[in-house]
Amino acid sequence: MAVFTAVSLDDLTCWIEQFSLGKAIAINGIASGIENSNFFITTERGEFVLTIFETLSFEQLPFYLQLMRHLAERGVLVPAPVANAKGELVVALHGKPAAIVSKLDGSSQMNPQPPHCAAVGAMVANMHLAARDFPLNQPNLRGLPWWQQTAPQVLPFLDEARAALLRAEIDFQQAFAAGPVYQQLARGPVHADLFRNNVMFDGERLTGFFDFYFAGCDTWLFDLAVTVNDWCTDQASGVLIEARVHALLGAYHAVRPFTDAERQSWQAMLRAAALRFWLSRLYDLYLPRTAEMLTPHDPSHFERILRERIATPGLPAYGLPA
Ligand SMILES: Nc1ncnc2c1ncn2[C@@H]1O[C@H](COP(=O)(O)OP(=O)(O)O)[C@@H](O)[C@H]1O
Ligand SMILES: N[C@@H](CCOP(=O)(O)O)C(=O)O
Repeated sequence: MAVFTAVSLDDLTCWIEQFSLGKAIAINGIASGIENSNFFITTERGEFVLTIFETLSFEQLPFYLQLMRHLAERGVLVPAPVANAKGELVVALHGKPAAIVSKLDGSSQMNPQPPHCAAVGAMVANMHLAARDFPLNQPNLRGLPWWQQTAPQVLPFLDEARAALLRAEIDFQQAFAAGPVYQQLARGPVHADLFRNNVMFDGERLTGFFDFYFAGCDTWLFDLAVTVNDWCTDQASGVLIEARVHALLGAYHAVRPFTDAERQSWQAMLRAAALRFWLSRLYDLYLPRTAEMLTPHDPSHFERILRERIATPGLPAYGLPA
């Protein structure tokens, strides 16, 4: 993660007294990630992750932290939030909201094979089902309204070919979201950013999903499309890797079968998921925030994926299981 807000061991020493975690021993900024300021912290009680939220407000944060708690209580492998002595999960640090969660074991699998994809597909299905009775409601803040609001801000930076693609895809997605099939899609709390770097593995054993700070209520299919676009894509060409897609979707389907509306929507949703990250990467590149240790993500990767998903309509091999 980039570090936008610096925290010293001295800062941490006072602040951490409100948690039952013992004395602070060490704090190290985490360089990967782009949204929040993250630190590995060591206390007398073990290792944890401290996040300072750079854009999310105190009002928005209970959704994410309570969702993680809700999922953890139902057996989904996610970090457990740590409450302070008053039972609060979100506490101010340097004037910004901050939270501590447990540190997951394992490491990211950046070259996943079908067994990793299958483990992810099954855990996503379990997560969707486990979140059905989650009582809080917050929209996906990177959904269609955000795309409509953000596209005009990045359009001036794009050449004509890219600008035309962006305009056309926003129009396509508006029509898709307004159509009758879209309205039939199952919805609920979704992770919405389940990239390889947000999942931990120990060998082929999945040890957890983390980074829920783009979560929100949206279609389950959108969550899967985001996941497939990252886990199952050849990084050089943007083409989907059939064996990975089948493993991921097959494992999801075995836990929670797909509906006809979802089969009909799959290609449009892969496009929606590609658009969402093309747009956010364009925004972060052209309208960056000040940060230490920030490495912007390459927008052209998702432009390539979007063009590829548009050009490869409904290949049965890439579709959802029957
Ligand atoms: N609960 C956790 N357990 C273990 N490592 C974590 C945890 N949360 C974050 N990390 C580490 O911190 C890095 C950045 O976190 P991430 O949430 O992706 O940042 P950002 O919110 O900026 O995208 C991850 O790649 C991972 O290595
Ligand atoms: N996954 C997104 C950006 C969010 O970064 P993350 O480190 O929180 O996953 C992207 O790749 O653009």
